[in-house]
Amino acid sequence: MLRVEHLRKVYGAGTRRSFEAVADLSVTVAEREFVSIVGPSGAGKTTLLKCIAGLLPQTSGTVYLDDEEVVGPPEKMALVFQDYSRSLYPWMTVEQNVAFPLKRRKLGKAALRELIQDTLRSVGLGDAGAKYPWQLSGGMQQRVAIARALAYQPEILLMDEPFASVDAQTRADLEDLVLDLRDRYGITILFVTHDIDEAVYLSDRVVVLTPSPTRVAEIVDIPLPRPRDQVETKEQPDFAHLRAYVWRSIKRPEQAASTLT
Ligand SMILES: Nc1ncnc2c1ncn2[C@@H]1O[C@H](COP(=O)(O)OP(=O)(O)OP(=O)(O)O)[C@@H](O)[C@H]1O
Repeated sequence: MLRVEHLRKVYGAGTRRSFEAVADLSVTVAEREFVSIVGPSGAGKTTLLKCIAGLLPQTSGTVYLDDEEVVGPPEKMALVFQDYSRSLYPWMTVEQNVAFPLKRRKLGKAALRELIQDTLRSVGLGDAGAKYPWQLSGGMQQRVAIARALAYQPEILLMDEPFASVDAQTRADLEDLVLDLRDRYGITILFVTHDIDEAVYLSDRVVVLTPSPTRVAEIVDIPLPRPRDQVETKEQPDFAHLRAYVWRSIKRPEQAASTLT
């Protein structure tokens, strides 16, 4: 379980140019839960995710992963960012990219090969291991980034706008891929997105953030049945209702509360 308690982040704290990005934010994510974070542009979503990932020191507050305080990038956590072109190493093949974070794991050669092959197959790239990232489409490169995170066998996956740079069809395919992988590997996912439809479609709960300095405006339960389907789920009146509710909660938080029945 992930617990964020009273997290506050001030950039340049103690200087004249200090800027409070995260005010006082607490949230928990249960094991195997899919939680999305949405909020106005510039609210502080990426800042929050980086603090949770142990990549950026918070000013105050604490992050716990399975009751252990996060003070640097935890072993049990993997990350996928929006910019796959910068997160993959162009001089390495797909296989080498996926293998890179596993170096410290000290797996035998055969076990490593098998893990890489299995993971690439699970994202539909079983034949692409010898290719270089620049020989692949954007959607395929993002699949490699997902495979690399999965091969690491994380308990929790943090994803920051992972599908923002791909076309709509590829995005839908990748959303379904992530849902499928979550079920198969039993991973907990914390997912930052600008896209309200995406947040509602994927999540068990959606955390709506206020404008900067951010805090939690509201947490919305998404009780839509699973497995979800891009057409059937989005056709349901409950889906439309929830997406409108989350939209209002971001734009006009004071009006949202009166519309959820
Ligand atoms: N290194 C930094 N130094 C100072 N201020 C920063 C720094 N990084 C981000 N900020 C500021 O903190 C605020 C939150 O930024 P952040 O990128 O976390 O927001 P976001 O919600 O992820 O944005 P977006 O919706 O545009 O992706 C913004 O006002 C931003 O300008």
